[in-house]
Amino acid sequence: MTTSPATTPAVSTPQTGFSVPVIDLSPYTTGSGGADDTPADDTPAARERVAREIDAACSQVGFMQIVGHGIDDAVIDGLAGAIDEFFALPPETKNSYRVADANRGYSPPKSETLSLSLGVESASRMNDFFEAFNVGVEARSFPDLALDEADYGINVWPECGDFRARIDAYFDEASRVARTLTRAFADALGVPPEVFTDITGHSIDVLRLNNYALPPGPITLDGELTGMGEHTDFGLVTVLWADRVAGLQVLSSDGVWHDVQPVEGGLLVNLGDLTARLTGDRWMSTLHRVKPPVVDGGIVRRRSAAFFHDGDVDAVVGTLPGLVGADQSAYEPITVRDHIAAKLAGSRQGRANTAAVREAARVLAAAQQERR
Ligand SMILES: O=C(O)CCC(=O)C(=O)O
Ligand SMILES: [Fe+2]
Repeated sequence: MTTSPATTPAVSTPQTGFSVPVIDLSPYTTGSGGADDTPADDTPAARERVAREIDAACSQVGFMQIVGHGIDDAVIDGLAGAIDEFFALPPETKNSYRVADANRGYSPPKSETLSLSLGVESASRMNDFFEAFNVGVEARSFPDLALDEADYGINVWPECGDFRARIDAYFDEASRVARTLTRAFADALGVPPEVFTDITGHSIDVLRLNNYALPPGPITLDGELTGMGEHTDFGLVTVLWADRVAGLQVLSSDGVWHDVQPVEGGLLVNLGDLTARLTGDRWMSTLHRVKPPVVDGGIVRRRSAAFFHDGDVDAVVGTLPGLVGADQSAYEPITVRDHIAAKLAGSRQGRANTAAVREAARVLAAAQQERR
């Protein structure tokens, strides 16, 4: 999930004052109450205000903190409990839920086969030590459409407590929030809602449960540890629930990594590459990574759940005509299928001036910044 190297590192100028804006979505989540449980103000003026806040956050940061999303605490507690129960299973049980060639089931940490018994482990060998479990939308849910299961994947469900019921409940809510966000995105961009609804009727949405934990006992690391390497998300929008524990870092446009934690009761939301593509880079698909601070040779365990709203596999996504910049910087139209395949292959397609080149330059600039 890393980008290809760039030839010319961007010159970065550190700035203070980076922040991920907190946006109260309740004017769009009618009936679910405001951030503080007051009745939602869903007047056109309130929605307009939210749309403007979203436009600013998406143009300048690519990340937002969303409150007023309307997800019950019980659903979020269910998600957190399901994550705990699954990842506490013995490795052999978790490994029995691996699925070959599909973005489904258990994905073990890279360190899985490495022995830590010597007490000293190369940090580079410990990088990307997250373990994950993926569930998602299945082609069979759309019997009227001739969809290929291979483009979607078939879920596996561990037999642990009411894991499936709890994950399904959260999945439905995250899906609702993602679709509410794209409704607000349309307003923020001044385009009809169909721009998003037409490409998300059978969206290949995936929920990835992430667990960042090191084996118990003292471990001496000989370098820096990365839980999940820097990457941009592939799709339209990602709704991220995470523990309020340090680890997530977001790259600002001046090339500096910033620690970001969700606000109390909030969800983090970030844009993926397809939205950068749709908007001709008016909005940003921002680089992020997970780098937990190491204290006394250990880290604080951290959980997250990323809901990726990626669009219909056969949807064609190019830059919206009204959003082509003055430099005519439209991205080539591409199907969601081909875009995801290219991302998975570690490369990008499109014009020479692709986001990948710019993002890679920003990663290099940030690395230089860190060395200073
Ligand atoms: O764990 C996190 O906070 C980030 C996860 C993430 O970026 C991802 O799953 O794509
Ligand atoms: Fe991500």
